[in-house]
Amino acid sequence: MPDKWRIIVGSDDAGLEYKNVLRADLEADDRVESVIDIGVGAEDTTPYPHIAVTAARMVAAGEADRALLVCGTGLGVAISANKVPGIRAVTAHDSFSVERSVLSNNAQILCFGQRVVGLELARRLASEWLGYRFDQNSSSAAKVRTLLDYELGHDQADQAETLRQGEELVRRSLLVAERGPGQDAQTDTKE
Ligand SMILES: O=C[C@H](O)[C@H](O)COP(=O)(O)O
Repeated sequence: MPDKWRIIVGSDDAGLEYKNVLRADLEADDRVESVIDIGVGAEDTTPYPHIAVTAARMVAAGEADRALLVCGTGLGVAISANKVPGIRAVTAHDSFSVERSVLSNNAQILCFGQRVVGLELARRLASEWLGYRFDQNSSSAAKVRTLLDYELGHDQADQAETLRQGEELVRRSLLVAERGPGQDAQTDTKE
């Protein structure tokens, strides 16, 4: 767990103003080690998925601890960032959701909508966000691990085993139907 945060900021043109203000706030914050601005800059109309996926890949690769992304609604950047394996990105415009995004969900990426939330509230939420750290010993940790299991496809192995057991039951029931009750279907495999 880092003492100080390494943070990426990014936005599309619809979030540029907030991104620049938030970047300056983060750079001035003692809890922040470094801020990387991945754009957009002025006159840049790069679509939000490129910015969000770039940021998410950098976080997933360990090049930063967190990312703060801004678009018009905060939705597009979150949807995009969540395409990157291992990333949990949320849109949150209230204090409790920002807190729980870290303490419940261990989300590494927070997204704001410049057309949705006031600038001063966004600044306050970003500051609060820096104060939260996920507790791996909390009751929420197992739920986040379950989320990761789904992402890794572990549930597919469970489904395969369930299907195998179901097929075995059907096979036995067919043998019982064929031979009549009282016959041990297991003996069929030994014959
Ligand atoms: O989620 C998308 C963002 O709000 C983006 O900034 C604006 O996208 P749009 O131009 O497709 O509405």
